[in-house]
Amino acid sequence: MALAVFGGGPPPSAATLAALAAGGALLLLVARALLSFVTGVLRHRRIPVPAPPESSLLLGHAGTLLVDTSPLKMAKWVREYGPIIKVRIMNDTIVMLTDAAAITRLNRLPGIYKPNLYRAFDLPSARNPSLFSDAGSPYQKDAKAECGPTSSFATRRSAQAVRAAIAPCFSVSSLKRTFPWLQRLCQLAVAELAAEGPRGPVDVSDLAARLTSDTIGDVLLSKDLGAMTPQRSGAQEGGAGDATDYIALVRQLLLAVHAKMNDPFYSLRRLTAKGRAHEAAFAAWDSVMDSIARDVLKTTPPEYTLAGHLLRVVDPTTGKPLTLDKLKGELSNLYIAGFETTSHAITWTLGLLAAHPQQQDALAAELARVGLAPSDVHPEPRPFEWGDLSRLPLLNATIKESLRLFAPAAGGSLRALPCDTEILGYTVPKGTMVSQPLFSLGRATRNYGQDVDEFKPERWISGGGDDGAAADGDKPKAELPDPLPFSVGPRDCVGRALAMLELQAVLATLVGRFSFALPPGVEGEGVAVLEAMVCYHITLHARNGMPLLVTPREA
Ligand code: HEM
Repeated sequence: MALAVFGGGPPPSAATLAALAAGGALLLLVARALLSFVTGVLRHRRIPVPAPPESSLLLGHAGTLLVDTSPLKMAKWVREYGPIIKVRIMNDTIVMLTDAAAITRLNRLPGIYKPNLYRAFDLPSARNPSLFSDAGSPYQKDAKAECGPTSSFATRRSAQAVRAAIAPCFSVSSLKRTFPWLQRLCQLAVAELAAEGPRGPVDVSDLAARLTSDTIGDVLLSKDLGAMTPQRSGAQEGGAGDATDYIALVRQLLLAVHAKMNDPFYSLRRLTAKGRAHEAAFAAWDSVMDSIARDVLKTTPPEYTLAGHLLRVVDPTTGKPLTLDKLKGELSNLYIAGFETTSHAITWTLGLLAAHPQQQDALAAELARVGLAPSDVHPEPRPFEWGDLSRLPLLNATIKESLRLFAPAAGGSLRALPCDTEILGYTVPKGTMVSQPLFSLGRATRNYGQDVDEFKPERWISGGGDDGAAADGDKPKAELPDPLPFSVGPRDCVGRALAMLELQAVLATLVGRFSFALPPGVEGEGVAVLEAMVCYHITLHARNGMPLLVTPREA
């Protein structure tokens, strides 16, 4: 054979043959990459949806989208090009949808599924997808009927089993069980801020992260992770570890997940120092979760906790309890999803109130009326009670407005289409990824009017009756679409009720006791001050924390 190829000369050495084989394989790889790039670009061109200009032929829109301020850029595109646009990252097209009604319809479509990109969240050792990354949809059978039989509908029912199992943890009765713990954490936060005294700015993002981490510690494991009381941390009690370390590790991890999900050269970058740091973040978190999962299997947390519910799940694909790897993946996602976004929501809201003293005064007045802020009648504010949840319309409007302006899950949901689908008058082909960037949705003038970039909680409070004009906005309240910070549909945020409870309790307690102000030297005013801090790595956070001046309120 070798003679036939090389003519009459001596047979080639093994090294030459190996080099030829390697060269051939490389050529094949390059040809495949080129082919998938060309088909990707052609597919992109055929999708009949408006597109902003690409920054390069090779990368498409990647150059613009992969920077950590991308939500701001995306919001501008949405204003310019409308509620449905397409972008390209090399050979992948993503359709961006920011119309709340269209998103609501789409996320409930039979067979709509989560694309593979979510697997970037999975731990290296947790080989099975978790609730967060599993493509499964409860409507898969219907989708087969609608789109015709297709092999792409792997029936992944374990996500549904996990979701159904943990959902009761967010019911009213379960939240009432957690509530005294949350009240205690709020009081610890008050004591901590009061003890700070007039020593200059306090980073409220750090406080918010520790408080929400200790809340999910209770809901997940019934453990005090000790971030609000480091001297009694779980690590010292032989418990789940030190939550302040977890918070730092999760920050590194989300940077890595962001890169894995968005950077087309992630695999190559593993060879660089930055890439190695990302891989190290995955490995470090994996090892933390491994010991927590083993601890859960050994000690069996109470039935009412998320971990307790997970232990009782029977995986429908195996008929057995979740494996250690799967348990690890679920615990990891529930911990991260359970504290990260909520802590950013608290932080952005305090920042917005600091940048808007008038709105902060109005909120403090509402809190004072019910005894949650000092007044002549109640010089010493009382703790936040369960009954307050329905008593504070301005607080609820403030939270809604903050989640609209600074959606913590700024990139929103990603879904893939099971069939060719009509969206806002365009036929988008089967398999296309549809992203729902929630930051852009909240900032679209089409949705919220010309004052969209202003912080106006009162826009959510009608002038008279529910269909009346928004108190001070340029669009009637009845026309304002829901900002969807928790997404929508069967794979929306399962922990929404817990997040809302934390936001209400923490913000009412802190704003009732303290006034918050921007520190001297901060330039600009209003929402723009906070936009300058935007940093997006999977979640939207303030780049260098949120240092605010904190002063105790007086009657
Ligand atoms: C302000 C706080 C929060 C925000 C803005 C938020 C937002 C979201 C969004 C937008 C999604 C959908 C993601 C997607 O479709 O790709 C989601 C999913 C999820 N969230 Fe939250 N979340 C918050 C708090 C929480 C809390 C407290 C938990 C409690 C554990 C939680 C657990 C989850 C889980 C497990 C999922 C995946 C659900 C599934 O795939 O079926 N989240 N969240």
